[in-house]
Amino acid sequence: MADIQHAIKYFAKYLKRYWLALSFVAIVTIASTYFQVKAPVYMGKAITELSTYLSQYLNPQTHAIASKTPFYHALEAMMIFFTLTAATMFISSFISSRISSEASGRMRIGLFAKLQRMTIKYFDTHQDGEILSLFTSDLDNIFNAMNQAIFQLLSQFALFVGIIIMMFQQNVKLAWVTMASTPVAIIVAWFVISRARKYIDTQQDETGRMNGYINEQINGEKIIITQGLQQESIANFGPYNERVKQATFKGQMYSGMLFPLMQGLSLLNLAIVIFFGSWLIVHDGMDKSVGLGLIVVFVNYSQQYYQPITQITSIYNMLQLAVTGARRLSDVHEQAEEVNPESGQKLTNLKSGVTLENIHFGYNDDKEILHGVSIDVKKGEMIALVGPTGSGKTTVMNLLNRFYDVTEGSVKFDGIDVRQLDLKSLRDHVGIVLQESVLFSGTVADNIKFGEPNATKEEMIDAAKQANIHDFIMTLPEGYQTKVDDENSVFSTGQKQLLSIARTILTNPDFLILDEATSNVDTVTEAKIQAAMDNVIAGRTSFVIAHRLKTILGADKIVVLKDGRVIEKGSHQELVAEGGFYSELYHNQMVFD
Ligand SMILES: Nc1ncnc2c1ncn2[C@@H]1O[C@H](COP(=O)(O)OP(=O)(O)OP(=O)(O)O)[C@@H](O)[C@H]1O
Repeated sequence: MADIQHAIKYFAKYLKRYWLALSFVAIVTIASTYFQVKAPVYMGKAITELSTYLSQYLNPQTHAIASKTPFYHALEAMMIFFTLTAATMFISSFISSRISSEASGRMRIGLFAKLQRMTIKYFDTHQDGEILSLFTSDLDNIFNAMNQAIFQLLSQFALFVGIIIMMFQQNVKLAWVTMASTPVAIIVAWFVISRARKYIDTQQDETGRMNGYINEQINGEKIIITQGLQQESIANFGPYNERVKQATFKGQMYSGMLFPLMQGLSLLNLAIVIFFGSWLIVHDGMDKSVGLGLIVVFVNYSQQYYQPITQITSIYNMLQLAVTGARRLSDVHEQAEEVNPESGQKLTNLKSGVTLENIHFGYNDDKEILHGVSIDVKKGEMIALVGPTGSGKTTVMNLLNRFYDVTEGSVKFDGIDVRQLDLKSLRDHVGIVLQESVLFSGTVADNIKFGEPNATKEEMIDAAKQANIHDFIMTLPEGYQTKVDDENSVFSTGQKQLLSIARTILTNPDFLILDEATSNVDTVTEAKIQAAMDNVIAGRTSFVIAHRLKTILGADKIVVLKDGRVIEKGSHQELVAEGGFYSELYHNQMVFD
């Protein structure tokens, strides 16, 4: 029920601007239904007139007055009504397709824009595939429902009511006969559809599990190959595939049963209607011509009568998928957004520095990660943050750029709390080089100029040179115009980071955060990264998360973090002389290096 409320609110939000067009569709649909249910009346009339004409024509006494004109009139009216039915159906289907593609386009933009306003927490707690499926399966389901199901629901319901009214207008007894089998039809349709739905749900679940397995195996392909586990991987895939196959077969079997079953019931109904109609002519003293016409009318109605029942039950599934999709999308729209203070202070240039004052923070309420961390970064200084894995280094970085808000304490730029700073001006002055560098689809040049699209070619090349990646780019067949994306990259991990450093250099940030990624690269690239980092750091206030201690020997201050607490602070020499945790860490690393 809550799902339906969410879905209604969501649809109302996006469809209300089309109320005029939607009202027009409703009116045209009702008109179309009227033409559709009225046409058989003229068909019956044509038969009655034809029958009257034939009996007059074949009777010598009335032969002279026999006229085909009334028959032709009825035929004309029937053709007009059929044509009007087709024309109005086309108009309403055209307009509703237009509305649904416009509305789903707006929904797509709304969702994309919402994601851009979302907090990092949302992306940290949701998988890429899950987010992507909002755009693919959920929006597709909503579009299908708007395009077909909602229009169908309206037109089929109107048709159902229209046929019943017309049948009672034409002949009450035959109307009751035609409708007598309705409960059987509804029960049969409902039974078949609910069985089909059950297996279609199972099929979706099983497909989800199978995809999860495929995803995991593809991600772990290198390990599978190195361990020679390909056969085991195939063998384990078998049961997943088998379950999908079984559920697909059963789902398709039941949904495939619906139409033949309803067709059978409709034919049975037809036979009953014809039988009872002829009984009325013989036993109820009905005029033969009128009776024949009436039988034709009811043959038509009884054929049409089952159509809404079949259609409405079969689109139920489509509607349910759309309701679930709308609920999932409205959940996304209800998620918290990044809080940008109204008339927040603008950061112009960093004047004194950045401070972290007694920071407490946890990603969840039940677990605190940082317990009172204080760090002072003076303008122009390079501060290095070191510590064992899981000690909270990345977490500190997340707070510096206001990806998350602290629970207690404050992060200040020039003495101003980041929560009072205009977010854009904060981010404009902070440059980040992440451990994992991302390439966007486009050329190498597009990637370097990503944060500064108006930079000149010279500025771009200068940034690439400072980042030690220019020479490599020049070896590519199309140089800076080489096409890349994250999947199809000509760059190694280390080179990607160099490119990312070039991108940051070009934005010329006041304050730099570097999450060092030297752990997985060869020594030549490591040296290049080191030189590039030295270039980007020069003359800037910077904060480096270091994994390799030899990269931070020249830091103005090294802060050692352990279990979310600062345990040591000082220059390299001071810390080594202290003989504490850092000193031990340093000597251990030197042994391995
Ligand atoms: N998005 C998150 N949600 C919940 N907990 C998180 C999240 N990110 C990190 N943590 C937890 O916070 C703690 C500190 O993690 P953090 O990534 O800051 O450590 P780190 O010092 O950067 O580690 P590493 O050197 O391995 O990168 C860890 O216990 C981790 O499990």
